[in-house]
Amino acid sequence: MPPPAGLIPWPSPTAPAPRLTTTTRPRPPPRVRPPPPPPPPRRAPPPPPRLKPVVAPKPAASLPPPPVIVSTMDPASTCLNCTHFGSCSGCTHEFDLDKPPVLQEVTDFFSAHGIEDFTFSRGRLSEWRCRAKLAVRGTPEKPLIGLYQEGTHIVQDIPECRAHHPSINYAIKLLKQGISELGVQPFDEDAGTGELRYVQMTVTTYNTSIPVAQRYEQARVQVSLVWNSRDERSKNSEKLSLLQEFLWTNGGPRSNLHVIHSIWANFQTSTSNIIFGHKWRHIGGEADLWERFGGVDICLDPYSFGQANTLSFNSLLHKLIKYVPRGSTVVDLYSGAGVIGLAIAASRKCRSVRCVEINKMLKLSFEKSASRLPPNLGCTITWHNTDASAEPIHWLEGSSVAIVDPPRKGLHPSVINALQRVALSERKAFKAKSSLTKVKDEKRPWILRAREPAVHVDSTIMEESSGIWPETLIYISCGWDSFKKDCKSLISNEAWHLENAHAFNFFPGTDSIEVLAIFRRDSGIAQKKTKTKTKTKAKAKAKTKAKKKKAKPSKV
Ligand SMILES: C[S@@+](CC[C@H](N)C(=O)[O-])C[C@H]1O[C@@H](n2cnc3c(N)ncnc32)[C@H](O)[C@@H]1O
Repeated sequence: MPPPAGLIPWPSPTAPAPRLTTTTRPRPPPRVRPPPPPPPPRRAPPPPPRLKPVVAPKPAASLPPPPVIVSTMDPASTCLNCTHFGSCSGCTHEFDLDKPPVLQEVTDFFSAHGIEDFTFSRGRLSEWRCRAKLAVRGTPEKPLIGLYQEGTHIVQDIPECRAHHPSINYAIKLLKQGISELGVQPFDEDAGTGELRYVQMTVTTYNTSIPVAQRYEQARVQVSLVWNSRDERSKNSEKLSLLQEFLWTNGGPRSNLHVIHSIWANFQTSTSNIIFGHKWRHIGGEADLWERFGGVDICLDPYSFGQANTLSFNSLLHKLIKYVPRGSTVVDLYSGAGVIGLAIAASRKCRSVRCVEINKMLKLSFEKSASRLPPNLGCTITWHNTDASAEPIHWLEGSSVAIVDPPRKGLHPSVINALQRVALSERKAFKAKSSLTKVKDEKRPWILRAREPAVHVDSTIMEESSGIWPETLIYISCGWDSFKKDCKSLISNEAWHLENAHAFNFFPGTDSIEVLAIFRRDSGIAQKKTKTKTKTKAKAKAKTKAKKKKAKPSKV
């Protein structure tokens, strides 16, 4: 999923390797904050400040108290109709949001490749963004919360953004009010000073107490405040505590409008343009954020990769599952917290699913989601924390279906190479070579460990997997240019055949598109069958020829 345009400093979902090698694991703090420390004895050093407000602020009098957030958007309109267009870098076009400019090229591309069933899902055109990372700048009196203006580090304030879910816009309003009332200092990039650097807003529509039809409209927001300090013991953390209290008082369950699902703090002091630091603390509301994807309950921590357009992602998942043959053994490369793998496992179509993901912080999310899978699925599901590009052949072996959902830059050359070679006749030789991979040359111990699953669910005994190689390749792409390149490599030498393709309007207002492409290769059996068929056909032809010859006496 691409980051919001203009926000260059967002770390890519592919967290850089050095950050992953740290030994710090996210330890969600207790859901209930500890009681305040007992008063210190006389002359004892003062205790470090805690994330506990000294005085709980009163509900803000000036906030309008709407019982529900009412959308002003016309769902049939294909126009952006946004006052920020032109200054905000989030959207690149204003009209025909149902047809991103790149769509024509995508359609032509698949048509040229003989795809007859190509479809495009336009999805919801406004209020679709359920995850936003926004910079906080300006002054306490006039905070600016939004995206950078194109090519600059000037933050464009975007109240009432047309792409944001309305609950995000409401939470931003609340946050601004808190900043002003409490005198929170927005971050100053040049000086490295200030308190609040960024905010991440993640929507959850998971609310089983209301009818399904109302869940999207009445969604709540997990607010992650990126605080400019080392941790909760730093001297400005009292302000953070007050801001948390403000948000909870005015947006929590006892407020007029319960929009805030939870509040997290992330501590970041780096001068680099990486948004998040390593330390995360849950400081209010529910610790776990759940969402339903592909009919499965998925737990997403604030540091998990998360899809921005949850409605369109669900449409893609439903389509994807249809392409997984019954009885498959699946490998889900670039799996994130395992959303796709878990949804496929729950479809009862597979015997096994292996998820492979480089970001070790996502393990906890996977574990929590896996714990909610229905019992007796007859499927073994494992999650492996490793670099998919390091030994791709190991992951392809034993899988009849390979799913790849790489970051925007596309597949690693080693993954393409392995997929090509698996599909060609040299795979036997390749297999022999791969099993001889020199373990002792590997400098990254976590790569080796990953062969053993980090998480293993279900007790189904895995069948002997050797000799099974992917015959179906499901490619999910958020980068059109890299997809075209990868597609060309995969179908060269007829290693793979492109059979189906669908596109989804994941980012209306931008020129990005999400693609679901299905490639197949002829299995050995299929190849044999084809060969036998050809032989039989040739024999039949020869027979007919001979008969004709007999029937038609040749001229003397
Ligand atoms: C586009 S996201 C897809 C995540 C997941 N399929 C989902 O929908 O939630 C790409 C994922 O690939 C992971 N990733 C990036 N490079 C990787 C690598 N070399 N090996 C394994 N995973 C990688 C990222 O951390 C990220 O979670």
